[in-house]
Parts: sequence; structure tokens; C-alpha cells
Amino acid sequence: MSIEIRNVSKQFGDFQALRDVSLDIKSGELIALLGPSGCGKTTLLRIIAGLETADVGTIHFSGEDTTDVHVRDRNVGFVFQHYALFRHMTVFENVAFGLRIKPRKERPSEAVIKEKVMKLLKLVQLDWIADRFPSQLSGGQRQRIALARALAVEPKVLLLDEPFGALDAKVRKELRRWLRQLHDELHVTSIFVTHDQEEALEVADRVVVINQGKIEQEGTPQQVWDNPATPFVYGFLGDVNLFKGRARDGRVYLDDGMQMDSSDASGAHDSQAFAYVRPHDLEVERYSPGQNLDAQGRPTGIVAQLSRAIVVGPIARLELIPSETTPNASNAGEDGLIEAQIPAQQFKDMGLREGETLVVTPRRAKVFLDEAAGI
Ligand SMILES: Nc1ncnc2c1ncn2[C@@H]1O[C@H](COP(=O)(O)OP(=O)(O)OP(=O)(O)O)[C@@H](O)[C@H]1O
Repeated sequence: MSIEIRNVSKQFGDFQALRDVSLDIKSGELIALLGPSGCGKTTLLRIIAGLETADVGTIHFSGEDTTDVHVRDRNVGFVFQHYALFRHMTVFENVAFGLRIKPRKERPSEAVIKEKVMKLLKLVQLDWIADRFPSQLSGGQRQRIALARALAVEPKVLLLDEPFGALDAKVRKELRRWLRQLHDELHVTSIFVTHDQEEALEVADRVVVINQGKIEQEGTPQQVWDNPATPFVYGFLGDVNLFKGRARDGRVYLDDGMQMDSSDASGAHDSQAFAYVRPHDLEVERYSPGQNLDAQGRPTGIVAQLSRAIVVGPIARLELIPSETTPNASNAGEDGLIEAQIPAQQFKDMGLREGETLVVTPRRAKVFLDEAAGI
């Protein structure tokens, strides 16, 4: 079943939770709604489910307006972060619940229920604990049972609200891989709410980034990662250094003294510029005088002191303090640090030591201009 969301807005008192949200979800797609706490993800999910009504806008399921369709007739399955399984029922009975409460005419026979529940328990790889009670399960097992229970009534749409939010990192990782495999088998149109960018990028066919009730960007995980459309998306998708400066005629002059060409700045006359550089897109070299200048004597990298190196596994995370900043420079992180990431092997081969002076040069930067701030 496809879902068409058109111009949906929702207000709670004075607070605008959703602003003119439009989104098309294809049948069988797995979509991640990604955004910070309070951005409106759950509200959108609840409106799709019919648990909440939009002030403005419509939701269509496969072209059919759902406005007057009651939540129980929408054929939607849910899994929430704290999905309370019925404590007094076994795993088997929990999964069978949705089938047993169907009206008599639609209710399957006991034999069919048994077959179906056991098939679902096999699918979530928990058929061996059918007789246990929820209190005897781990958190990850409980969420898999919650998913089996949601799937028992063969929903056309599956809504998952931070389903792995309460679990530890290792189990989360296992379950998200497992959810992806399950989705590839069943192809139920699914919407997955998360504030964890890694989870969204790994699981979804398409990621929808939401901020303050508005869609900032939508696209495949790769599109969104490679080309964040706004500073917000850049910042939300992972660690990033922000360098401020000014841009003129395709060239960016950062407050740290570094300059670079950027096609993002081609139309700039004299605008404020914000250059975003991911830690692994910074090249790190040992400093020697004059070495960070190009043929015309213009600085291409930032001279900085290595204040801290954290080497864990294959990656070395370097924290650097820029040496030459103009008085009003407020660059990189809020604490003024630049973060670079290089392979741990390179770190060892270079024999870097804390306190050394290095040069960091962006291999790749995305520049956003604030024309309004131009002179
Ligand atoms: N019934 C309600 N009454 C008043 N305000 C509400 C109601 N439901 C949600 N809100 C507000 O709307 C905003 C969006 O809430 P929502 O639950 O959609 O956010 P979210 O992105 O899912 O956040 P989280 O990740 O923390 O669950 C929040 O500021 C919340 O306080």
C-alpha cells in the first residue's frame, strides 16, 4: 500500500508541531523519519495511524482518503519503544491476540491461529520460547515479539516508533539488520521513526530528515549523506567541523586564515560563508614553515596544535586547536576545537605526538552562504 501525505499541519495550543508536510511513500518502501527530539516525528506517525487528526492536509492510502477511516479499519500495525506485551499472556498468546479479537466471522480457526503464530515466531526466530512469559525475555526478544504481534493481523502498513530505542547499542545494531532482512522478505510498507542517524542510514530505503515540524530533506541514505541540503542536515548526520568566513567570486576566506575555491560560492560577492567539513575529510600533515601555502603564497590549510589523540580500533580521532585565528574567529566546534579522523595506522606511521603542530587541509567542504549577512 502506498501512502500520500499532502500539506499536513498540526498545532497543539500555540505550538506548531507539523508545518505543511508532504511526502509520498511507495508501496513496500521502508522509510526512516529522522530528526531530533520534539521535531514532530511521532505526531506524523500518529496522524498516519489515525490516532491523531491533522488540522490541515490529507493522508491517502493507495489513493484513498483516510480522513474518515477509523484507526481500527486502517490496517496498520504498530511497534513502539516501550511496547507493553501482555504480562499475563505467554509469547504465543501475545502474538495470537490480534487474531483472537477479530469479529467471529473473520476469526481464523484455532488450527489456523496456531499455524500462523508459529510461522511468525519462526520468522522472528523465537519459536523456541513460545511458552514463556514476557518477564522471562530480554528487551530485544520482547521487541521481536512485539513485531510478530503487529504482523499477525497482516497489516498493510507497519509503523515503528523508536522500536529499539530502549535497547543497548549491540542489540540495537543486531535488530536493525534483522529488521531490514525481515522487511526484504515481507515488503510491508513501513515507516520507522528514529533520532539515530546511523540507524536511519543503515535501515531505510529512504530517509526523511525533519526539523521543527518541517521536512528539511528526503532522499536515499547515500543522497542525504553525500549532499546534505541544509546546515541542519549536515550537523544532524554526524560530527562535522564548521568554519566561518567570507566568500567572494568562488573563493572562500576563512577566519582561520585558510582559503579555498568552492563552486558553492561562485555567485558570492561578499557574503558570510559557513564551510562544513567532516572530520575524515581533513587531511593531516606535520607542519613545516611555508608548507601550507599554494603557488601564490595563499594558505590552503589550517595550522593547529594537536591537543588530544584518541586511538580506538582502526580510527584515530584528533582534537586540534587552531594556532592562527583572527580575533573574531569562532570556528570549528563550539569549544573552538577542530576534529580530524585518520586511520590509526597512519597515526602510528606518522609517529604523531600530542602538542605537535600540524596542518589540516579539507579534501572536501560544503559551503553555505548567508547572502543576507553580506555587505
Ligand atoms: N498531545 C499533545 N499536546 C501538546 N503538545 C504535544 C502533544 N503531542 C506532542 N506535542 C508536542 O509536539 C512536539 C512534537 O512531538 P513529537 O512527539 O511528534 O516529537 P518527536 O519528534 O517524536 O520527539 P521524540 O523523539 O522526543 O519522541 C513536541 O514539542 C511535543 O511536546
